[in-house]
Amino acid sequence: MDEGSTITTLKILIIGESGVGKSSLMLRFVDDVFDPEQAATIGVDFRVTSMTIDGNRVKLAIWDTAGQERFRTLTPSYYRGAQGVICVYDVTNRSSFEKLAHWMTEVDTYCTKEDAVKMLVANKIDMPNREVSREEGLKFAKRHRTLFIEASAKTKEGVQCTFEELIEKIIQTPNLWDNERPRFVLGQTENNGGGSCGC
Ligand SMILES: Nc1nc2c(ncn2[C@@H]2O[C@H](COP(=O)(O)OP(=O)(O)OP(=O)(O)O)[C@@H](O)[C@H]2O)c(=O)[nH]1
Repeated sequence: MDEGSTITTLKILIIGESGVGKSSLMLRFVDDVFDPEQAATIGVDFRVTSMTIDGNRVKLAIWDTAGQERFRTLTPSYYRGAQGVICVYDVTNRSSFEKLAHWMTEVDTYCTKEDAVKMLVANKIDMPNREVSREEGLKFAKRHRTLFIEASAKTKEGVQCTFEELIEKIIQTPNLWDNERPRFVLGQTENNGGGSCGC
């Protein structure tokens, strides 16, 4: 099937405390792999992939940042130009949830695109020792006007949806991306009720 040419390249940033599963989510999404002994990220990791949303092909540059403070000296440059920010916490680690306000402040401070779309991801829902309920996550997301999803990089649950919902919202915000191509029509696929990812 001809999926047409790429309409834009989007910069997506993944942030959150160390060990919450940022790299694991990115690697599950890009390579469909999971490493139970995933090494901590040093500085920043970077992957390019592409996906088709509503019949439109977009290229994604995914920046996986290190959660450890000592690697975050280049923080402002990570945020520059990002159209989407995925903020991750670990549902089995309450302190990673309590640090979310700090991460939101960072987003507000350093994001250069005012309308950048934020997605809150509650990761590791496959684990039994949960310390943060879904309701708490939802409440935080509402208060900070972010999208919200519960996920597991291990079992794949919610991972595809995380990226699909985020990219769909970005595409629906034309201010955010290069719209030099006026012939591009939003939602050009038919019969899919406006392109919901079915999450
Ligand atoms: N059970 C379970 N373990 C996970 C999940 N996601 C990540 N992990 C594990 O949690 C640990 C940390 O994962 P990383 O992906 O390295 O976390 P990170 O947020 O990138 O960490 P930094 O690079 O230090 O910022 C690894 O041992 C992963 O295998 C998940 O959904 N379920």
